[in-house]
Amino acid sequence: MYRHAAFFVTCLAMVPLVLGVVLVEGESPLHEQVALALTGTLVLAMLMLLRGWHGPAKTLVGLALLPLTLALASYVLPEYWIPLSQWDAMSRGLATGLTLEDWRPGLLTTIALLLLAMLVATRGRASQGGPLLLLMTALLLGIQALLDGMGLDAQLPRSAASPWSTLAMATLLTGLCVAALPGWRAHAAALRRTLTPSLLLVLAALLLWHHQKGVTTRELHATTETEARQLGDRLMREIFDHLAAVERFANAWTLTDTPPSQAEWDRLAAPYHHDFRYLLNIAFVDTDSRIMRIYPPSDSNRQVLGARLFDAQPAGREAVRRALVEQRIGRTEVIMLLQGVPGIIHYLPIPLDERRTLGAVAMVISLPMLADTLFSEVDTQHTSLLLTQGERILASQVPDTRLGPWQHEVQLDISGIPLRLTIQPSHSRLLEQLPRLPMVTLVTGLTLAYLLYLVLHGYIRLAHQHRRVHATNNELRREIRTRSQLQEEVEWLARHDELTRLPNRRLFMETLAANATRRPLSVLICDVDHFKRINDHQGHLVGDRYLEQLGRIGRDVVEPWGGLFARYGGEEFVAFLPLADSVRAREIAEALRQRLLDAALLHHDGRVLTVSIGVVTLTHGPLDIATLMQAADDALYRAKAEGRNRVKVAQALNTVEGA
Ligand SMILES: Nc1nc2c(ncn2[C@@H]2O[C@H](COP(=O)(O)OP(=O)(O)OP(=O)(O)O)[C@@H](O)[C@H]2O)c(=O)[nH]1
Repeated sequence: MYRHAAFFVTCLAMVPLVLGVVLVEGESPLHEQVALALTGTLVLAMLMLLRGWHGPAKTLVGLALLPLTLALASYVLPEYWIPLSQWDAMSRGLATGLTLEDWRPGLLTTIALLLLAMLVATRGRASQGGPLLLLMTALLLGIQALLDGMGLDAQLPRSAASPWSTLAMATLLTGLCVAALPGWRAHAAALRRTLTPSLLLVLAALLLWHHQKGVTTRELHATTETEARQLGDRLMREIFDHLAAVERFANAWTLTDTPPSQAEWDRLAAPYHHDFRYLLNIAFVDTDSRIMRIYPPSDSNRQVLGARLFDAQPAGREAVRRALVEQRIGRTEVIMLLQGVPGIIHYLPIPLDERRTLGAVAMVISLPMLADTLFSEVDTQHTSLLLTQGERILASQVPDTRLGPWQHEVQLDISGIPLRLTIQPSHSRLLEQLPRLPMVTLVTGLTLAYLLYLVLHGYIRLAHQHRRVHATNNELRREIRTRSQLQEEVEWLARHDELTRLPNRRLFMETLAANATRRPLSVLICDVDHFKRINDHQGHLVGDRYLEQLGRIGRDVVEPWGGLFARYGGEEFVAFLPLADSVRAREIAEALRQRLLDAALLHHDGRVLTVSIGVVTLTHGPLDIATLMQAADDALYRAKAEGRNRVKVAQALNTVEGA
């Protein structure tokens, strides 16, 4: 059922994919198409998995992983390892004119697609990090949607994605979730403890990435702003140097009182013109404001020779008058020069004395050439430069590349004329300079979170298994203990009597056999007198109690002599007395009989319970247990026959000492 639901949901991802392709076809940038294609590949792989076609599904995931890995590498590898130009060159290998930024999806989209590929490959198994991968992807897609909503397409590096690819990825994610959910139930306990720290690490990585992104972008902005300001300063300095030079040039002519010849003019003006290439020309203007000499003697310059500036250039009239009449430096606004380009003319008077003037030196600055001179020092392939006065563009240099998200404006004051220099670095230049640290932080943080999940999950499962093994071990140990207790009990029961807890006949016989060489060696056989009556009149329980008591008495009497008191069967008891001769054996038997009398265990009629005992002693010779026991039994028989409650010692046999 889950499988069918997952299949259905995954199929739904096709809708935004198709819409994404159809609706923005033609307009959509290549990287959007790449994102859609990769999502489509993963959707297809997932559908195949759900149909059980594992082989083709894995091949598709592998195909998707290749460009994604490359894209991720391009985000995190430092510029000095693989420069952006190298990535662009590799991209051009795929299609002419293709750059990295053209095809690689945004950072968040790339990571989300990689996580989706991992989810599909692992089928979202909890043991392989499925739940965390799923949450990380959802988080990234959420942030992606948020950034897109805020319209931050101009971010460095690009982070925007089309809503269609984001929606398709989200739908595929839902399909994966539905497919994997039932498998996670078995890991519910481990998941709770695993997900929390891993997710915290993911959040920390995201926060740190965001913070570092802000810092590095601000730093890059400040760097390019400083560069712009430095360029502006250089422009101003250049003008300042130019003015100083012009003054020097003008002063040189104060020593003469005749207008310079063309040859003299050319000779002295040439070095200045060489040093300041933006000088359109250096001219000598006579007191009537006519252009008398001009350097360089180009065609366009020659055409203005003889022109009377008062008439030809009304915009500069005031400046010329100032130099020729007031003997003060005159400077025009930015005016349209006679050569048809905007520029500034400096007029420096050449005074003869306080009242008379020889003429004036006119230094004509072409602003486009001045800007070009400066712009030539800047990498114009990657920077857009614009020199304006108010709304008027004086000079511009715009590269044929995508421009970066910001521009810097520097206000220039060129001898009181306010100009504006606008500098806008290209997108690729900014990308080259942009530190990779935030991206590395994000990728490292997410990787660490994933590893933490795997370690914790493995640890918790191991601990769980360890607990189960431990419990089984304990159970096993208990079982072994019980069994060995039972075994001991069985073994004990095999050699003891359960009622009196005395050794039984078997143990007695074994003991006898074990002490076969000891001499003298005595055996007693005791039989309770008229015991049947006890049972008959007082019941078996009383009979049992009496037997127990006799057992205790027998043990008390026999054991101090190193002997063994055992139950032989029924109401018969035996005693083995090593190293006891017949005298000692009789004494012990008498003591036993007497102790029973003293115990005063009564019959129903008030008579005391007694015992008859047969004694046999072997002093030398080999032990024949049957003969020995028979002799003892005979003695017992005699004791019974002679009236009970007595001790009888066996007759002397060959090997048995008689009484
Ligand atoms: N209560 C109880 N009675 C037992 C046990 N073992 C044997 N007896 C009884 O002991 C009695 C033995 O009786 P008999 O062999 O006739 O001998 P007796 O009554 O002692 O008489 P004499 O031996 O001839 O003095 C029987 O009634 C058995 O049932 C036991 O473990 N508990």
